[in-house]
Amino acid sequence: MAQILDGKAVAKELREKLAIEIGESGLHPTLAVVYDPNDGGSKLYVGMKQRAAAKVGIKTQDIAVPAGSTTEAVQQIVRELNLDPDVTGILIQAPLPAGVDDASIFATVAPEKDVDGLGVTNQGRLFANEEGQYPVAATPKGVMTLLDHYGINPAGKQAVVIGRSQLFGRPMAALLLNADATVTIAHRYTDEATLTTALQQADIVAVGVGIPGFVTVDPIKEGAVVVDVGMNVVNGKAVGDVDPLVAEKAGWLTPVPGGVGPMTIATLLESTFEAAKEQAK
Ligand SMILES: Nc1nc(=O)c2c([nH]1)NC[C@@H]1CN(c3ccc(C(=O)N[C@@H](CCC(=O)O)C(=O)O)cc3)C=[N+]21
Repeated sequence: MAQILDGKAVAKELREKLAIEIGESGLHPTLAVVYDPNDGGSKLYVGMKQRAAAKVGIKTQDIAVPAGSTTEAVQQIVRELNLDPDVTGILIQAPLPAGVDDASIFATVAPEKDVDGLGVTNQGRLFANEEGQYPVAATPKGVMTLLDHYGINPAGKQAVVIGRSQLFGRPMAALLLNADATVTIAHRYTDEATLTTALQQADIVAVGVGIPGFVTVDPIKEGAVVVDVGMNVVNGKAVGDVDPLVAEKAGWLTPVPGGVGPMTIATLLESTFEAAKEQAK
């Protein structure tokens, strides 16, 4: 039976540490959250992020993007936030309304305020494994913090990442590669036989495709570390992308809820504080 990678508990620890550090810093980190108020998921997650921010001493600004906005109009909003001295961090909650190109908006955020690391400058730094302090997307960064907490070192391991989004798959693969894993990236055009073969070898599996039960128990290697980034709602309940039977074969597993989700939020707060500290230098 798999041991639980308890994201809820590790996230709580991280938030408590942050609350103390932010209080002692004398800084006033302020996060502007740009989102689509008509997207049910975004409304829920943005509310969770704002409540968590308030508890650790991070102020938030709520910037709802109206339906029918153009990419150019949202870029203009972001440029103003880039120049606003009161704003130390900018989060672009994906997806923005139809007709707005998310990637163009990510790319408009000033690199020093890009707390989710989704702009090309910070993604490039990550891909180049540049040294020093720069923000990295909260979900994959939180996964690395969680693995580290349980003493799981990716070096020399075989890792399979399923998904190739800017939010998860690409930065997850880069982080695992930077941690010296051998990384395979699978996605919607990967044929099933190739994926099965890769999973049979994988010591670490990280999946975020938005399909309940996508990863089944069969191809999973005995004792593997399985990270479930899926966030689906089935019959009003949060479920991941991993079939619950995987728990019988995996060595470690992140639950949904209570795994990667809380780590994402705590990591966003961590990155927001880091950005404020860098700007105060
Ligand atoms: N720029 C950007 N960065 C993101 O990090 C980002 C985003 N856009 N767009 C949407 C996704 C989704 N996301 C979640 C974060 C926390 C939970 C979370 O904490 N979930 C709870 C369960 C919540 C429930 O009960 O529904 C849990 O897993 O325990 C879920 C989903 C961040 N995202």
